[in-house]
Amino acid sequence: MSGLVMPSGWFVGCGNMGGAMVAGWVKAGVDLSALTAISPSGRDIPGVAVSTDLPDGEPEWVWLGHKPYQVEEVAAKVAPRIGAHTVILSILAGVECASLRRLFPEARAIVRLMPNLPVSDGEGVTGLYSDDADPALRDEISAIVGKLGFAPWGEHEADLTAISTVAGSGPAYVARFIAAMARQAEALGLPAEIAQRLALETVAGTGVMARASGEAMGPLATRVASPGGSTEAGLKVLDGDAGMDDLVARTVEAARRRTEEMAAAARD
Ligand SMILES: NC(=O)C1=CN([C@@H]2O[C@H](COP(=O)(O)OP(=O)(O)OC[C@H]3O[C@@H](n4cnc5c(N)ncnc54)[C@H](O)[C@@H]3O)[C@@H](O)[C@H]2O)C=CC1
Ligand SMILES: O=C(O)[C@@H]1CCC=N1
Repeated sequence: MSGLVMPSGWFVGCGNMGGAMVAGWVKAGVDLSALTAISPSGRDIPGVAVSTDLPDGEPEWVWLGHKPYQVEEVAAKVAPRIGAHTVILSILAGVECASLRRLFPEARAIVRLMPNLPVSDGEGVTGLYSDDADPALRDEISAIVGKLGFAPWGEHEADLTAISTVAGSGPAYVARFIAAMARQAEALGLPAEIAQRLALETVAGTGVMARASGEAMGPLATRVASPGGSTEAGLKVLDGDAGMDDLVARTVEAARRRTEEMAAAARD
């Protein structure tokens, strides 16, 4: 055990993302004995008690991990059960503090989190933001969420959109990049299994190396690309018109627009 104890409460909607957070806490040795996952299916979630209904008693922390469009329906059930000591911690993409405050007027504080899936292995990124959490509560949340990886507090709520569209969505983008690399390795004649493994290990190894050294990405790429060599020829394509920067900019902008639409839907 890490000695860290999760405050008593509920994780309402504990699917892909909530389940990944629970898995990360279990691996980190956080005591989850006071947490209950509320799941309509009642399906087992390793490491945490599961209930199909809200348990008795007033929760200290309520995590919202269902889909953003379900927030009104969930709030109608949850809000009457919380008290002035209850903290709402929402991972719902786009749904703003003001919308959550409207739905949970009694809550002690409203905290937004934007995690990503590698939290399941303590290797995640979780953006944090609150208008009204006091310093002691922020420290408590940082300690618990910090067990899942890098967990910076945003200064402005808009920072969460940046974190969501880059880091929250990021594992999906990186998965596409790895798959594309693997397809090309296969096209050049390698067996599929080897092609997939080498693409994955290349991305994972580059991340591990860069994190350990702290080296910036420009110099790192330069160390790979011998002048006049094959990598340089490849980088000219990635760095050219409609190359990597343009593709990533259009990808992130599409995610940002959709986040804004989800925010607007929850404001109504
Ligand atoms: N999947 C990801 O990588 C990320 C997801 N998020 C956010 O996490 C939230 C959940 O996304 P996922 O886990 O991917 O979806 P999911 O569909 O895997 O999980 C949602 C869970 O909510 C449960 N649920 C549905 N209706 C419910 C209700 N009325 N009461 C209680 N539980 C209910 C479902 O049974 C399911 O287990 C979303 O709001 C999303 O914006 C945020 C960052 C990353
Ligand atoms: O796709 C979504 O809406 C959420 C936000 C970041 C990752 N998944």
